[in-house]
Amino acid sequence: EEQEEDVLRELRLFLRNLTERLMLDRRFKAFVKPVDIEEVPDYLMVIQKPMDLSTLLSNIDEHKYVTIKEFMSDADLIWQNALEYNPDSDPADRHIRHRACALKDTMRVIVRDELDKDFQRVCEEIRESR
Ligand SMILES: COC(=O)[C@H](Cc1ccco1)c1ccncc1
Repeated sequence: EEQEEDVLRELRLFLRNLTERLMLDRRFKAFVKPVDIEEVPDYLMVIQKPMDLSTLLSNIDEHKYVTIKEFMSDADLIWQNALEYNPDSDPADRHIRHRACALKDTMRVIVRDELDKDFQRVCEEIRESR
């Protein structure tokens, strides 16, 4: 019904604002666009579900997410993939893993501090009703 669409519009506004703030953070530059398969030809042999901040933004606009949990499942792929594909002790791998951990923590803190718990529950009810 219309009231449900009002709720989902507000969720999309929150998710776009969160995603855009992450895209503007210099630490997360490597996470803004998909990993370039021409640059990294073995990437898809290691990573089954690539994800990046631009793809998240497109998914939001395509109404893919009805709850914060669904959004976070995709968003978590970004840092999980980075930890998985870059496991070595060399400085470049350690650097991207540090940024991946910063991305994980930053997302969770923003959601904890800025997304109302009752609003999250309303979104879950909408998902369960569909
Ligand atoms: C999320 O980005 C990545 O996983 C790539 C993988 C990669 C390896 C070589 C080129 O790109 C990355 C980018 C920047 N610094 C480290 C690794």
